[in-house]
Amino acid sequence: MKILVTGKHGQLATSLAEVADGMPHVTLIRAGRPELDLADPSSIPDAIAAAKPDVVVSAAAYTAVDRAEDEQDLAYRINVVGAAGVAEAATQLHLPIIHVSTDYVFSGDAPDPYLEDDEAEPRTVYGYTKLRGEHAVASANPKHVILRTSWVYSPFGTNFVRTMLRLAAERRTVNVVADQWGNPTNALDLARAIIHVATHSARDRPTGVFHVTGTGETNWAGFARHIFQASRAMGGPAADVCDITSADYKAKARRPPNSRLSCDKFERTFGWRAPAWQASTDAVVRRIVEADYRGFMMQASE
Ligand SMILES: NC(=O)C1=CN([C@@H]2O[C@H](COP(=O)(O)OP(=O)(O)OC[C@H]3O[C@@H](n4cnc5c(N)ncnc54)[C@H](OP(=O)(O)O)[C@@H]3O)[C@@H](O)[C@H]2O)C=CC1
Ligand SMILES: Cc1cn([C@H]2C[C@H](O)[C@@H](COP(=O)(O)OP(=O)(O)O[C@H]3O[C@@H](C)C(=O)[C@@H](O)[C@H]3O)O2)c(=O)[nH]c1=O
Ligand SMILES: [Mg+2]
Repeated sequence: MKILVTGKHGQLATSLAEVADGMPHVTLIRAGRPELDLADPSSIPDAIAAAKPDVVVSAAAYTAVDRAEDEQDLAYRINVVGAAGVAEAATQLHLPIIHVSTDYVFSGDAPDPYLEDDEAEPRTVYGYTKLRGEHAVASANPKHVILRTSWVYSPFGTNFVRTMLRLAAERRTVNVVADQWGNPTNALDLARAIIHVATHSARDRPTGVFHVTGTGETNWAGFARHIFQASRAMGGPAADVCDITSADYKAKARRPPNSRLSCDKFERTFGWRAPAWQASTDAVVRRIVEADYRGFMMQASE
């Protein structure tokens, strides 16, 4: 099975490459800039056709949530027009598409974990463009699986876990919002879920929208505390967490207070569930500490 993923160095593209590397029956091809540029849809069809994949995973996106508020046109071109271009190119080649979307399509004002059919009401440019991207992908390609995920972290790229460890190496206390709740998701777990879907028998592969995240919930402050607890136990950097509110943090884009996604439909349909978020966080913290904070580990053992 040959899987093409859009994007080269993103968290998810990198995680897919690592997971596929350990699977003899799966070959992963990363297609990204300059050959495939979502901001230049004319580049998309040839880049996909040249790889001759069996399935297309649409992972590349404009993901800078605050910056998107000032770069609406670019976010729209990448997350809507670009995503549509990938889905259309796949359709032309009779290929199914697995498209990745976000919890930020919801307002976060509902009290319970969101179900796939709950009304999406994005409050940010990023969330709005991702929702329009979902619609564009679904109408361009009947063989679509749209996977909404959330709070993605990994040993790679820019993410909350790496940011927290960097801050802890510089200071004693970190202020973190405690009024946004969600499901942290290890990109390596998400990569395993995507390959599970991709390798599902093509004849009866379900279509539609599904939620797939790490198992269990927390808020960002609780997530930070867990990261530091794990890191401290490994001799890595740790800080005290001071709970703050979203209003104190003063971000440009308003995040959903409730980002929690129910993954029951995905589990029922595909028979797959992610590990508990705490165990996955520990595994990722260990990799980051061993790769980037060896000095800390040595100081701790002196
Ligand atoms: N990060 C998160 O917390 C969450 C992410 N998601 C969704 O998951 C998917 C993967 O996210 P993640 O891996 O974390 O994102 P990253 O920000 O780590 O990576 C973004 C990827 O998109 C690629 N990209 C951006 N612009 C273009 C462009 N014009 N043409 C081609 N490729 C482009 C980047 O390319 P390059 O390799 O060249 O840098 C990179 O590979 C996205 O669709 C995102 O919306 C959903 C929920 C949470
Ligand atoms: C760095 C930092 C962040 N925060 C807050 C800001 C924010 O509310 C929360 C998480 O910070 P981030 O910058 O990771 O947030 P953000 O970029 O909004 O993360 C989102 O990215 C997109 C792509 C998604 O699709 C979402 O699922 C979600 O993961 O923590 C603090 O309170 N203190 C800090 O020191
Ligand atoms: Mg392989």
